[in-house]
Parts: sequence; C-alpha cells; structure tokens
Amino acid sequence: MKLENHLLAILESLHDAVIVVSKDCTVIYVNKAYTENFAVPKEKIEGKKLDQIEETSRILEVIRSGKPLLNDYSYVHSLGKHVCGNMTPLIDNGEMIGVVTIMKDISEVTKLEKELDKYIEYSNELRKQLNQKNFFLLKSEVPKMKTAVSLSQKVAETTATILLTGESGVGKEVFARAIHEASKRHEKPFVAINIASVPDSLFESELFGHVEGAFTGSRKGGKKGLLEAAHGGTLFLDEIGEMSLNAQAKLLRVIQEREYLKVGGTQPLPLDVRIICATHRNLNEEIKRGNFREDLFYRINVVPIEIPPLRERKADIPFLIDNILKDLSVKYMKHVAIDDDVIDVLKRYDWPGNVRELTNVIEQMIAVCTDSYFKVEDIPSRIRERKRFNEKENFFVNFEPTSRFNLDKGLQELLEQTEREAIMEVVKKTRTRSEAIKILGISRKAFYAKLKKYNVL
Ligand SMILES: Nc1ncnc2c1ncn2[C@@H]1O[C@H](COP(=O)(O)OP(=O)(O)OP(=O)(O)O)[C@@H](O)[C@H]1O
Repeated sequence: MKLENHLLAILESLHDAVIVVSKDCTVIYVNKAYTENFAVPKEKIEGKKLDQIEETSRILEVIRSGKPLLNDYSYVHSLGKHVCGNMTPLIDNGEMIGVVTIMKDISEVTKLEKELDKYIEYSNELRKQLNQKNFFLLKSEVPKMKTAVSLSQKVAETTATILLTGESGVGKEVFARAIHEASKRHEKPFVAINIASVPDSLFESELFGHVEGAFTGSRKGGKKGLLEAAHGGTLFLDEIGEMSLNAQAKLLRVIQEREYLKVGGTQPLPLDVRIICATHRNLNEEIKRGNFREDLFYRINVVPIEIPPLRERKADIPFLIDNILKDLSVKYMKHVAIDDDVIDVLKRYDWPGNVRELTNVIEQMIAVCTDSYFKVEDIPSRIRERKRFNEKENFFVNFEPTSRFNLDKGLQELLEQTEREAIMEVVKKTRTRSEAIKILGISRKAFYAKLKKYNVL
C-alpha cells in the first residue's frame, strides 16, 4: 500500500479537525471532522480567504512568521468556539507553501473551566462565612455592639494588635476567636492565656519557653513557650491589666524587637504572632496609678475595641439565649422552648456577670426544667427578684427598690414583704448574723427560718 495514495482518506478519517491554508491565505482543504465539529460545510470555507473570514486567526500569524505554534489556545470568532491547535508550516523545496493546522474544539472544557472557577469562588465564599461563624455569635441589634463587631471584622484581616475592653463575661474571648478565625492566620493556632493565672516568677518561661537545664526543675528537653505554640497564629493575652510591671517590661521588649530568647537560650527566635489583649480594667487609670506602663499601653492599644456590658444590649438577650440553648440542647440532649414572658423577666435583670452569668442561668434552668418549655418559676429566684450577689458581704441584695406598697396585694402579703425587707436591711447593715438577730429581737431559730422562707442566703 502506497501511503501517498491514501493520504486524503487518512485525513478524512481523523477525529481532530484539519485545515490547510496556502501561503496566500486561501483555505485549500478542511477535513470531514472540521465540517462536522464546527458545522461548516466544505463549500462555505474551501477556496475562501482566511484573512477575510477570521482576520485575527493564529494561522495567519504562522504564515507571517514561518514559525509553528503548538498547543495554542484561541477563540475563533467566526466559529464561536474555543480551540486548541498545532499549526505547522508546510515546507516544499525549502520554501513555505502554507500551514497545516490540527485542532480540537475545547469549548466544552472552557465552559467547565468557567463553571469550576464559579465553584471555587463559591467555596471560597462559604469558607469565609464558616470562618465568620464566631462573628455570627456576635450578631447584635444594638448600635454600640454593632460598631465593636464591624470594627473587629475590618481589622481581622490585618495583623494589627488589638485591645479588647469590657466587663468580665461580655465575650472578649469570643471576639478574639472570631477575629482569629476571620484572619489569614485561621489555619494556625489560637492560643489563649489568662495572665492573672500565671505566677510572675513563671511568666518568662510560660511565654518564651525554656531550654533544657535552664533552671533547677526545668523540664527535660526544654519547654515550648506560648509564643512558639502560637507561631504563625494568634496569642490572646486575657486580663493583661493583671500583669506585673516586671512582666510588662519583658512583653514590651518582645513586641518592640519582634524576637525573643527562650529562658537559658542564646538563639533569638522570630516573633510571628498576632497579639490580641483583653482587660476589664481601665488601663488609663492603671497608668495614672503607676500599675501599667504607658509605652506598653500604646503598643497594645493599636486598635481599641470596647465591648458593651449585657445590660446595655438587652435587646440581644433572645438571640443570645437561642445560641446558648443550641449548645446546651446537645449537652443535655433536651430541647426546651422559651416564651416571651420568661424572656421579659430575664430582660428586667441587669446581668452584672454579663453573658457568662446568662449562660450559667440558662444552664441552671435547663438542668431543672422538666417540661419542654421554660416557665417563669424555672428562673432562679434571685433573677426573678432582681438580686445581685454582694461579694464583699457574701449575700444577695436587691439592687432595685421594689414599690413599698403594692395595693393589689393582700395585707398578709404586704406584711411579709415588709418583714422580708426589714430582715434584708438589717442583714445588710450588720457584720455578723448574731448582731442581726440581736437587732431584730427574734430567736436564732426564728431568724434562720425567716431567712429560708424569704430566700435571703
Ligand atoms: N455572643 C455570645 N454567644 C454565646 N455565648 C457567649 C457570647 N459571648 C460570650 N459568651 C459566653 O459567655 C462566657 C464568657 O465569655 P468570654 O470568656 O468570652 O468573656 P470575657 O469577656 O473574656 O470574660 P473574662 O473577662 O472574665 O475573661 C463564655 O462561656 C462564652 O462562651
């Protein structure tokens, strides 16, 4: 068999499209696959000038340059297709006489690629939302809280040091985690340490770690410090206001120099940690009192974020309870609904312990609740009666005076209310129970019976 005789049949049997263009840009041949793949009848293209059909065709470039183009991607406007082809000059007696192109329709692949890009974009968006799940917990109706949240979201992507301030239990750590999870460091560790729990003598070794044999009793093989454990991630220094002046000087040096030495070590380690600090104290006051270094304050106070106490965002209580209940329903394997009247009572209380106290109260309620919904009676009496725990004097006191005479009540109830108030007043003003008993002029047994009756403990 002489191949030359069958050349045309071979070209016609190929699955890839073939187009041959002469040096003067005339299309002299297209194979069957070309006509089928691109739905162009032979007579519509053969004998036509390519530069008139597709003036930006890559084949024209090969005719001009005489150089092949391999695996070349282009969009053919006249066909409305994305193609990938190999374009090779045809040489006869050392002279270029035209170009042969073998090409594939890759429109489907291009379409899939575009689809894939969309999915990648969508999955990035979902990942972003997932990383913001802690920010979801911080959703709020209250302007002051909204400002704190939106500022945190804005600075999350930067590496700026943040100082979170707010009363104990407002959710400073929840904010710190949300910021970390929304930052570029989210795949690296988030390490939290409560400074108040670290004895001053151990501060350096806890934060920087130590090498083996650094001091008597030091750990064999040395110890990783928190800065090393949080490398590439975020270090949350809670209760920074409790730090001793000595420890403050050490922290300041590390922040300034961006490197640190392990205790007993000689090799400086680079500081690659985003620092978020938190305190319930007013650091400006602490500076005035000489308890906090001003230079350290300016270093950590790059972005100050103030989180309002729960009493200033009572509108958020239903949403917070929803989230707390979601967590607790898993722990207690129990779903409990909450009515508006229960929420109203909870909203009347001022929550000095903030979201932490609210969480504890809801947990207390879910533990004792026997129904599928909370009743007002399930609310601990001190909340119902709006009492606050007086840590100094170690008992609960009413912090909001109730109306002295509620005329809707019967005489018996009014007497009991007066007796209760009198007992509380005396208990509050005396240092010992014996002193209170003496002033009230009742027996010890009667005194304790009344404390129990009126829930004054
Ligand atoms: N928005 C919220 N949604 C659900 N739970 C929250 C929220 N904010 C705080 N909490 C819960 O309240 C408790 C106290 O929060 P967190 O520890 O973040 O407060 P804090 O301000 O850091 O307190 P402290 O100053 O005492 O360290 C935690 O159990 C936390 O899970």
